[in-house]
Amino acid sequence: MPANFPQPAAHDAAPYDALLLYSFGGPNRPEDVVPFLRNVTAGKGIPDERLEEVGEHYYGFGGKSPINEQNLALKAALEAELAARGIELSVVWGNRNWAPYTNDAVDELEQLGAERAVALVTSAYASYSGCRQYREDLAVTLDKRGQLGADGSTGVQFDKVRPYFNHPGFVQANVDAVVEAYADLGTKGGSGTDAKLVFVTHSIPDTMEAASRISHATYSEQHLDLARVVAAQVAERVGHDVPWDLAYCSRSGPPSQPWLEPDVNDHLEALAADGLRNVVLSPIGFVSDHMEVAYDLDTEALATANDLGMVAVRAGTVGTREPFVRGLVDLVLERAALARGGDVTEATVGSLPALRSVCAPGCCLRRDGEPTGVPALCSTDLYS
Ligand SMILES: CC1=C(CCC(=O)O)c2cc3nc(cc4[nH]c(cc5[nH]c(cc1n2)c(C)c5CCC(=O)O)c(CCC(=O)O)c4C)C(CCC(=O)O)=C3C
Ligand SMILES: [Fe+2]
Repeated sequence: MPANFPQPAAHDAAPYDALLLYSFGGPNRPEDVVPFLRNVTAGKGIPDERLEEVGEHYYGFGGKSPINEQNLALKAALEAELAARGIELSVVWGNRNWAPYTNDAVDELEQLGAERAVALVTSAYASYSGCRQYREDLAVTLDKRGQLGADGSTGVQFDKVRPYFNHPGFVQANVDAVVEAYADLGTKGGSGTDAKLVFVTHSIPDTMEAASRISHATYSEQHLDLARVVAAQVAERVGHDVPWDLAYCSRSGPPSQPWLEPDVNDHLEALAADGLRNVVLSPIGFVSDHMEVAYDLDTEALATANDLGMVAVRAGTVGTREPFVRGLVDLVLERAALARGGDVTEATVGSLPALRSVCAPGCCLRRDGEPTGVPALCSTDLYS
């Protein structure tokens, strides 16, 4: 290679010409609630009572989830960070369960003339719900458009950023949020030195947890590793020990089906029974204050804590915090460097390695050993 061969600049996003911000979606008005819930639960055996109950959570907030506005804010923050770093990359937003749908996003990518896009999902952890389900929806959408070739080639080509729960940017933003929550606890008459830090994430069925073991640490192990690091960094910043636990929220499915426990409300009761009076809740399982956080934590869990006579504060989610957004752009550049075949250092914090951006065969199935019947992009097992 001649010495003057043009090297891609460190800030170069080549080979990508677009970034797909890929999320869950949520209703914008009361009429959207039932169709949205039908989209989410199609064929998943969620009992009707649970659906009615979840519908009420949305109606209680005027039929509108905060998630779409939060994704628009993240899109704007990503655009600003890309522009500030001189990176030319169009950002397109799409959702699995509500407009703009995956198909709308692919339309937009085509209108932009994009040939190769990097996908960033709004879930930091690897499991069926947080990784493979997004990759399947993308494949199914392209298939319906007649754009999924027998060899896995697609019209617009997609790569995915690795699960980023252990990326320094995500960790830093969570640490900052928890430190702020400890300060809040003080202003509410609570005592940080006597408090328990309770990390919270979305529960999943035990079967999905078991299936998440293929090729990497399980969903709960990923959370435990991050929790350990966040608590240690918070302890350094607040200057005292920070004891912590991991609890779960938002379980659904039939009661006979085991999901990850303890539920955050049950856990608060257990802590209160042990005489604990101060709690900081940190929703590390979620990237923004969407309905799971607004209802399951701010409405339900904080009421439980209040009833138990506890002083409880909910830490913020990473949202559009600067270290998080900067970290996401770093991850996009990291993925671009990988795609170019360069030597790449994948930054991580904690004891787990960086998870793969091209998923392994059988990675993150809904249930162990189950044939998917559905192809998934960004993996080496397109048709397994
Ligand atoms: C791991 C995980 C995440 C985090 C990763 C990610 O972000 O993707 C997540 C996020 C979200 N979950 C959300 C909403 C819902 N999730 C449901 C159902 C389910 N979630 C599951 C798991 C997860 N879910 C599972 C295993 C089910 C059972 C059905 C199935 O196996 O798929 C249901 C159906 C009713 C109910 O059962 O609650 C709803 C309405 C919203 C939107 C909130 C808003 O509108 O602001 C968001 C961001
Ligand atoms: Fe969910």
